Amino acid sequence: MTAVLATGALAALAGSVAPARAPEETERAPAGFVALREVAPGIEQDIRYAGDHNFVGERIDGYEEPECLLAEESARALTRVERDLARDGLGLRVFDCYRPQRAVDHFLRWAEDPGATEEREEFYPRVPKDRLFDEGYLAERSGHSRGGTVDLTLVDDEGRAVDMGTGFDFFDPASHPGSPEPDAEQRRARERLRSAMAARGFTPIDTEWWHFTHDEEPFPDRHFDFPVERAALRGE
Ligand SMILES: C[C@@H](N)C(=O)N[C@H](C)C(=O)O
Ligand SMILES: [Zn+2]
Repeated sequence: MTAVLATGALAALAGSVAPARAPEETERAPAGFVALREVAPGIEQDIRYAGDHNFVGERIDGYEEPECLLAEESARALTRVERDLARDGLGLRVFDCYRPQRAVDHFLRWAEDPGATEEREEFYPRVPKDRLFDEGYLAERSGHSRGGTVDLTLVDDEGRAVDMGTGFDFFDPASHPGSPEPDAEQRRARERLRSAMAARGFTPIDTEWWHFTHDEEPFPDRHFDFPVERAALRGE
């Protein structure tokens, strides 16, 4: 567990900045958070941690509803990405948006349990689960808890996921955006997603092709813990 807990520096490299303040233990979102569905109803949502199709294999703490909640500025920036891609007949599907600290804590508890490996084959066949934090696939203080980070992929004009070479949350070197393992078409698809996101101010990380943080996120020094549910969006 020491290995899991002593990950501040690597987590920072992975895109999660050490918090200036402790996570805020409120049940309500601050003013300025929105449901993406209200801002961009055309963006598909498959919120994996609200169900059991994820690397833990069960619903994650804090995901009371399968909703993408984001800081409003970040949600609006995502609508610009959506608009740009639509010109090429492409769309977006989000897998995770705002993530409460209690969900991150659930990931930490799972990582500490060597017996819980039911989802290994689908999600982390080559990387031991006690290395997932150290290697930058998970973070103790995640950018997702600030409301300006999103996990997503491209869909085609019939709503089919574009082949990126690996699936969402496949924790493996093959999911590094620059990995040579995917074929040329898959690498082009990753680059299409990366360039579309970068054009509207979203920065990727080195370990996961699906993970991007909004450069202009409005809460860069805060980490929240309110649950993922529409009722939380009633302001501070
Ligand atoms: C767990 C995965 N979807 C992810 O978002 N990983 C990064 C490193 C994070 O937890 O912030
Ligand atoms: Zn992510």
